[in-house]
Amino acid sequence: MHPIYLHIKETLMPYYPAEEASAMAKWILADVFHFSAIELYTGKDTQIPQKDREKLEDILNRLVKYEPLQYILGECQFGGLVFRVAPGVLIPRPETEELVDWICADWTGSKSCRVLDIGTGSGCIAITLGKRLADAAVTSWDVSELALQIASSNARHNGVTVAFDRVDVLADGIPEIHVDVLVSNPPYVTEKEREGMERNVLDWEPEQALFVPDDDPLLFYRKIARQGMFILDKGGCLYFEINRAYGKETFDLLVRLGYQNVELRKDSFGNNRMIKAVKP
Ligand SMILES: C[S@@+](CC[C@H](N)C(=O)[O-])C[C@H]1O[C@@H](n2cnc3c(N)ncnc32)[C@H](O)[C@@H]1O
Repeated sequence: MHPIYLHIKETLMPYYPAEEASAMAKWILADVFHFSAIELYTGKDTQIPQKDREKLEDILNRLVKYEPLQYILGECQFGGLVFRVAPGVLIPRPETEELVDWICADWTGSKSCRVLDIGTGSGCIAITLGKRLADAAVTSWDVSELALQIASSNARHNGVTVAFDRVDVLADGIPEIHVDVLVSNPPYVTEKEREGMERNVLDWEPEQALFVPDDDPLLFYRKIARQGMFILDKGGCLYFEINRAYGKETFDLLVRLGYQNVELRKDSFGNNRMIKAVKP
């Protein structure tokens, strides 16, 4: 292996599991310094210019403080698109791509599709749906002004039109809107789940995007699903990413509120991760 790969991996090993340190080393060399696979694996002792060395040391200094690599690089991939991310906005997760795939499988080919994404963050769900569903009219809400700014810039960079609005979904009097698809990946981590979380999430990602009180883990689901009964047209669908520990509770909630054909799905890691329900 290339000596710089080994240097990165060794620097990160005291802070991250070996597999993650190795993945980050490859990611940095490929994305930042444009190493080809051959350069990486043959270990040809090519020097990198001094300014690149300084850049690499800066990246490593930030990584050992557990800053996520996506924040350091300022971007990440989601659904085949590139999204700008920064502290204050959640880094899109691969599980969420699976939720988007589900929606696309259901709605591709439908004549027109009005979509509302609640808690848009980087805009990853809304923008990917806007890109993949021809003629979709997409609206996105978030309570965070910073998230909305970043999501708007992501929509522009990806050439997708999305109507963004600052809305607190927990407050009374949300704007009137009617859609076919209501999607949300709301905050769902309980306070008691903090203990098992990595420092790069806890120290860097926005609390407002992550946490709900221990005594009300379904706070956002209840509120959004209730509003969904007014927002969704007959036959419209509600899609949620969920906390894997509350699959049954979320399922029961949606049935109780009067939704039909409620379907819980696992993600590719085998965890209950998403749910769909139809407005009767
Ligand atoms: C788990 S993040 C999801 C972000 C993005 N949709 C994704 O999947 O990566 C939850 C988002 O909900 C937003 N949020 C939190 N409380 C909210 C509220 N009361 N009203 C609207 N959005 C809220 C946060 O700012 C955050 O962007």
